[in-house]
Amino acid sequence: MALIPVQLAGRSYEVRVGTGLLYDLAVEAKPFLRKRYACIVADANARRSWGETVGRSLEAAGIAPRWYDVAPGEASKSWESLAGLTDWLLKQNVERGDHVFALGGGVVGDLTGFACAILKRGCGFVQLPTTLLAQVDSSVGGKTAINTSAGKNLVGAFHQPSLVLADLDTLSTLPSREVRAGYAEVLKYGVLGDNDFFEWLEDRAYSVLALQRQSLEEAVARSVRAKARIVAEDERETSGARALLNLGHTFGHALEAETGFSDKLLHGEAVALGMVLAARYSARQGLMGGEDAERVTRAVDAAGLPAEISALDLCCTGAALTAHMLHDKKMDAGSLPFVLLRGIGAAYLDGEVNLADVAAFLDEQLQAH
Ligand SMILES: NC(=O)c1ccc[n+]([C@@H]2O[C@H](COP(=O)([O-])OP(=O)(O)OC[C@H]3O[C@@H](n4cnc5c(N)ncnc54)[C@H](O)[C@@H]3O)[C@@H](O)[C@H]2O)c1
Ligand SMILES: O=C(O)C(=O)C[C@@H](O)[C@H](O)[C@H](O)COP(=O)(O)O
Ligand SMILES: [Zn+2]
Repeated sequence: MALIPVQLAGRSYEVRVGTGLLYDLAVEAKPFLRKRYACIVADANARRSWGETVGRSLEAAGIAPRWYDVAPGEASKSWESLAGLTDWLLKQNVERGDHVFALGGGVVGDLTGFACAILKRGCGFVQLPTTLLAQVDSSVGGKTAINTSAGKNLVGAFHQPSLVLADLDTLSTLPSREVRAGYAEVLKYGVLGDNDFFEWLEDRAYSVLALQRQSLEEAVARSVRAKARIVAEDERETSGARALLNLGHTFGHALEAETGFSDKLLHGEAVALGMVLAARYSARQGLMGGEDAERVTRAVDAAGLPAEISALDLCCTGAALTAHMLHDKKMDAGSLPFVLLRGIGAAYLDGEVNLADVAAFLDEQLQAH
């Protein structure tokens, strides 16, 4: 098992990456189980596969699980779901010193984390991520949010979990499309700041995607270490360091908005395509060689992730996509900094990008191939 600390003044916590963690939940999370019952907010699919394991562990320790099911899918990151969940948590008499458990992917983690940030002005929560994406990214770092009609993650809070248990066993029931989507955020850590990790992934994409135990554990642990380091340096995204985790997301969130936050394009798929676009735009600006952009494209394509925007059959213009970007949380005094690349492993935040030029680039990409 890998034990990875997220070091934050007064609020440090541990991310445990390994197997059998849900089986031993009552032991692993003992300090956060102080009542005879525990509230578990669960993605309905995650509960179907892993609810019994969780329930048995708690019951054996004399703790009754109280379940709240969340409908699978991005639509659950909504005001309606937030209202339903907070009402339910209040009915369970959750106190500030209690911990709520979030079992599922990024949707349940983001929703539950936000509910816990505002419940009685803040109660504790523990992340039990059951998707690859949630294990390598969303369960760590304390960004919580819901979507609004204006766009992605626009209402939320920074609220750190007290513990993250990334049980690799849970990935055995995850559909392969979701494994690939999670892999996009793994690849992101290599592209943004770690050329060695990128090369390691070029060699091992197949075994990670096949969930081969050793490669999987190494990929998850290296990803979490990368994220923990950045979050410790810039928890609230104020210095520019954390903004690098947004690589591919300015394009990706616009694509998610354009496809209606639907199954047509999962978050990880949008990020994969967004990374390709960021790499190609960087090459077009002369920031890095075209061959590096090609390597990013090949790594995305080899993982079975979308690498061509033209293949999405979007009926929109580049300007329509850049219009979505005006809601990006990185907007600063009317301009939008972009995460661009000076090479693989060398991302930086560029405040000089011209949105009209990005729109023209996107028009080229929409028509290419
Ligand atoms: N807070 C952050 O830092 C952060 C980081 C990255 C992504 N996100 C957010 O995370 C969300 C995407 O998360 P996701 O990719 O985990 O999607 P998700 O939560 O929608 O889960 C993906 C699918 O897998 C199913 N599922 C979950 N666990 C399962 C299991 N073990 N077995 C079988 N099925 C299972 C779910 O029902 C769902 O259909 C997006 O909303 C994104 O914005 C947040
Ligand atoms: O943790 C971060 O910081 C990230 O940017 C991680 C991203 O993968 C994640 O999708 C995040 O929610 C996007 O951040 P946002 O601030 O653009 O909503
Ligand atoms: Zn993301």
